[in-house]
Amino acid sequence: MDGRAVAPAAGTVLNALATGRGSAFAIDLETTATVELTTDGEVVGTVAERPEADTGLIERCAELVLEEYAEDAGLAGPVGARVRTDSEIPMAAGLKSSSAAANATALAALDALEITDAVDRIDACRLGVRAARDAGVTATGAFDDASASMLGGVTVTDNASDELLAREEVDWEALVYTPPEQAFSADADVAACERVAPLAALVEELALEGRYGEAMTVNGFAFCGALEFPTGPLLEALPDATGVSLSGTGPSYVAVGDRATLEAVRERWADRDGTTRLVATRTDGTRTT
Ligand SMILES: Nc1ncnc2c1ncn2[C@@H]1O[C@H](COP(=O)(O)OP(=O)(O)O)[C@@H](O)[C@H]1O
Ligand SMILES: O=C(O)C1=C[C@@H](OP(=O)(O)O)[C@@H](O)[C@H](O)C1
Repeated sequence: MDGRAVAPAAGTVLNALATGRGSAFAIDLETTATVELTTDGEVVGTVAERPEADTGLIERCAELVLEEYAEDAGLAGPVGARVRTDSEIPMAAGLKSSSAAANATALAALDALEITDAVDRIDACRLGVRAARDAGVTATGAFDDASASMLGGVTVTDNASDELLAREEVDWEALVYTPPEQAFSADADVAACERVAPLAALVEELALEGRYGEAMTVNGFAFCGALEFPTGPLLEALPDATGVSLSGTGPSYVAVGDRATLEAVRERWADRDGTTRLVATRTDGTRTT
């Protein structure tokens, strides 16, 4: 019994590290997970082409799915799994590779159990968030990023209660700049982020009014300040981009707007070390394949 699912990456509107409330939108870069059930009771993960990658998150995620649902699916005796991810999302770059890996694994495991339709996608998403907390790869649980990747569109969430406050389908183009470094969320300076809480509260207000572009830009300046990332990429996108921000805890930046504007920004960002990609936003989220 094999299962397979694909989950998209996401960009940030509001980083949740200041107040616990966050907002993100799905973009068209993907992680695929395959889950093969076994009878040895062991869960073993691998990440394609990244033998050094930490497999704790996807293993915990598959374990939680089996603990929660294997019996309901009619499986008795020890059940194990071989989990494999294959990803085009750079890891620890602020583009939510962890949320995509957890969502794809959760849905692939449910697919292997043949019970995808019996479980709400938002519950599968919460299970991935639990796995992320257990694996220690997150500061707040990152339900904002996970919900955007699971449901598609832009979501606003309370990560303290894993509650979805708003979801809307947006149809933007997004430009993503990823410098060559990595920044693991678990290592982010949460205390520094908490100092910009008044600005994060303003970003939340703007996002809940549907003013996502302005929300992103305020978020960008606030969190570049708190996390000491350069504001140059933000300024190079302004004033023409609809919104531009540091994505997550960095080091990537994401701008949204019309294609002509983003192509001009792309030329400016191309002078920097790293990669720039023009991608579509996604409204469909995680799906089995
Ligand atoms: N394709 C993947 N397969 C398995 N685990 C992954 C994958 N991508 C990310 N992860 C997990 O997520 C961690 C990175 O999470 P994080 O620092 O939050 O970065 P990001 O912003 O990309 O989500 C990795 O150390 C690993 O545990
Ligand atoms: O670990 C977390 O709780 C979070 C990490 C950040 O994202 P990245 O994982 O992309 O850095 C942030 O934007 C998000 O709101 C919450």
